[in-house]
Amino acid sequence: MIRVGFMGFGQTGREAVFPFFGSKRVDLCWVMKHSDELRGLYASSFHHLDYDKAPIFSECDWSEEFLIQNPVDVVVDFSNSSNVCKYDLLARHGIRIVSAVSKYSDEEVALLQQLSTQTAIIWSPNITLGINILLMASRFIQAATPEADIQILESHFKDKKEISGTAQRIADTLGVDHDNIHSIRAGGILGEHEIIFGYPYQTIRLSHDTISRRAFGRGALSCCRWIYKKKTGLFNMSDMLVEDMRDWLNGLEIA
Ligand SMILES: NC(=O)C1=CN([C@@H]2O[C@H](COP(=O)(O)OP(=O)(O)OC[C@H]3O[C@@H](n4cnc5c(N)ncnc54)[C@H](OP(=O)(O)O)[C@@H]3O)[C@@H](O)[C@H]2O)C=CC1
Ligand SMILES: O=C(O)C1=N[C@H](C(=O)O)C[C@H](O)C1
Repeated sequence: MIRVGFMGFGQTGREAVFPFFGSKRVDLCWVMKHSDELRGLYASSFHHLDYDKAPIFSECDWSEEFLIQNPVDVVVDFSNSSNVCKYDLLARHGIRIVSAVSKYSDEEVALLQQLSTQTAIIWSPNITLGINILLMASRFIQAATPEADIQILESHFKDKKEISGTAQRIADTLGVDHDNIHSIRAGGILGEHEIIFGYPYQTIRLSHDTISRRAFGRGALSCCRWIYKKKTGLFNMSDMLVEDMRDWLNGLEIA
């Protein structure tokens, strides 16, 4: 079993833990949040499960001693970018890291790169399998039609302050100016992204909707299983998908 610790138990983390409870290969050992309001409760109780699993800790419990007493192989992070300050300790213990934090500063990315010489890290601003497949498809369309005008739409809940990290990743991947990102903030939209490829007489649209925050947990679970097998390096989900696809192609029987 792969032992997992989980950081961040807000509106996303609470739903994203759910797929971990059903896993046969991953054992969710603990959850950590910033405040101590839920300290002593179990993450399982938020999903009405009839067993106690994954005790909730608060940041005041965090120390090297904590890691020794509550050992894990992988830590998943759905908190915020400032939590990167804990990664040094994780790296020193060889604990793999799955970061779902949507946006890091250049300095924080440099720190991830530096720590990835000691442990393996996968970072994805959108950890759904769907958006990462969309990203691969968009590269294919762009390569086939480099003349396309590309615009990116992102819609999220009204309290989301920053521009979606996913939209920025899409823009960077396709070499598109960030001015071509258009943001909508309304009600409780979980996360919708659309890439529009415009041509003189036609349009191609690629879109992805998150219909449950559990989708983020499904993606994070896949990342845990994949990153556990790596020793060092900084990866993204395209690396994971390309490798999986290569294995799949190698397994095909060629007539
Ligand atoms: N990659 C992806 O696919 C996705 C990424 N995200 C990202 O995940 C992050 C969380 O989003 P969301 O759930 O909406 O935000 P919330 O504000 O609802 O939750 C943040 C959580 O992180 C906890 N937290 C904050 N600081 C620390 C810390 N230093 N150590 C441990 N826990 C900490 C908070 O604790 P407390 O509750 O005690 O305040 C809270 O539980 C954001 O960066 C968001 O952009 C979100 C969705 C998908
Ligand atoms: O804050 C969120 O919730 C989300 N953030 C993402 C981002 O900024 O790209 C990913 C997802 O769409 C949800």
